Amino acid sequence: MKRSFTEEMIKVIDDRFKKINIDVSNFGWFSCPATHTATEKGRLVKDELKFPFILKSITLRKNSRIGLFKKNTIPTSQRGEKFIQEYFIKECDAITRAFDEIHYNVLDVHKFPLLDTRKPDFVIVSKQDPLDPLNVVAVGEIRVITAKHGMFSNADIGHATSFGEKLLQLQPRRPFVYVVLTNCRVLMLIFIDRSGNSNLKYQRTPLAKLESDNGSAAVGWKQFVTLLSQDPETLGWVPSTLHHEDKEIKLVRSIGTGRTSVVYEGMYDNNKVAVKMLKDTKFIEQFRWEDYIMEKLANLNSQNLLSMELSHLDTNDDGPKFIVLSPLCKRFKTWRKEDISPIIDTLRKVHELGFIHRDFRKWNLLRDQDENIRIVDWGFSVEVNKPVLFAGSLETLPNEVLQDIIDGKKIKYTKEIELISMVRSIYLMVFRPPLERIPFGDDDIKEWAKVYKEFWEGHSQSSIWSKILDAAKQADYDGLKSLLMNLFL
Ligand SMILES: Nc1ncnc2c1ncn2[C@@H]1O[C@H](COP(=O)(O)OP(=O)(O)OP(=O)(O)O)[C@@H](O)[C@H]1O
Repeated sequence: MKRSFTEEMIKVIDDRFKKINIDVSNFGWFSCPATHTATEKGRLVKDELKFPFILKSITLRKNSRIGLFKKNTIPTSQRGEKFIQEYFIKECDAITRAFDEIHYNVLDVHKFPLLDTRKPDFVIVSKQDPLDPLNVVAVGEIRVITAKHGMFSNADIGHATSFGEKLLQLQPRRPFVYVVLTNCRVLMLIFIDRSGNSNLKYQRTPLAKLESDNGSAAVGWKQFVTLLSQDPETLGWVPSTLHHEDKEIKLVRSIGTGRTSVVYEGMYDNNKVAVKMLKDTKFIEQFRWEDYIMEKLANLNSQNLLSMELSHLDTNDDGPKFIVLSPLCKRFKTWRKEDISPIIDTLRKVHELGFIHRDFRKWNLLRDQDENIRIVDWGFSVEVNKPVLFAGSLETLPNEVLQDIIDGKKIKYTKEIELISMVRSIYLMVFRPPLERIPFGDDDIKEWAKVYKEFWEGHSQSSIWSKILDAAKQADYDGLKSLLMNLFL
């Protein structure tokens, strides 16, 4: 195992500036036996990567603190990752302030799920850009190295890599991403390259020393500063635009993530739109179905549905698959009396057209700029009365249907079922009773159907809710409208 370190040469150019010459020909590094690491996609990160940039000379102002990661200032691993994390960000602040060549901030994001549901410890974002997944240039993770391993464990490398994989998913046009894995004493760069739609190639650099023993910069530090001195495109970032035939859609920021898609605010034809981008090609059929249904629903010319501006779902091309919807809406927060009529009328027209939404719930209702309510996400919709397996919203189904799910039977989605689901979701939104939600990834639908059946056996039993449910059971759209509107009097 090679363990030599090269000292950097710091020359004082004049009394105002220092110049750090980074000597690439004689860099020191740790190297470790290759370890096989499984990432989120179950791939191995074992191929070695030579540090990909030429270490360059960097000028810095005299007396400025440059965040050298001095050995005796780094919190020990016994103090825990939290302190190491805080220390890392402080040193990065000093680095990004000290060097004119660096146009990034290194931001601590470990407390919130910036990348969909994932929380990397830090991200590298251009100084002028707001914090948004679309603007993340590189990601990083801080992990403690245990004496047992003497190296980042396979789990650590896999964990860090998964953030890079997620970033590639959220920035669908970028070709590659770098992930920094560090414990403040050493660092590793993980490179994830996308050569096809889901074909990722992984490489990692040998561990390089980041900490400084004697006030001079270590090789890993030079690498880190060099990385931060690259322009965003060199680090794999690309401006977020999508193309379909001769049309261009600019992605502005991410606004939501669903099970199958990431949704962005976009600009298309000088209008604000929502761009719904497929997370994985395994969901393509659901997207195609939504595309098909949206085309059908366009005939209704409804103020309470979205319009499909265009769709790009060609699996022969490697690029992102997406649909562009308008208008761009805001979140739906509370029910208003004037929402009842348009919602019921829209459902009636959709039912007459021969379809059931099947996923009627708060999250699939939005409000447009004119305060119209819009029913979105038609990916789970089905033809009326067609027996199918359960999908979509479970917690608001009628008790008999929940029983069918418990018994493993197919469900014939009728308009009555949809109206009961609507009533129950209004009930949940209005009263907000404590009701457990199915944790993401829990497929034990039968068990959850039992939980919800039991819940409804004890709720919405008052005479007014019984009347409302009766109207839904009889598909009495008009009766339902007036009963629900009376709730707001
Ligand atoms: N037109 C729009 N304007 C603003 N935000 C939107 C728009 N369309 C969708 N969104 C946002 O994106 C989120 C996800 O959208 P949608 O439900 O269509 O995706 P999905 O992947 O099919 O979700 P799931 O299958 O989990 O229900 C919505 O909850 C909403 O926050």
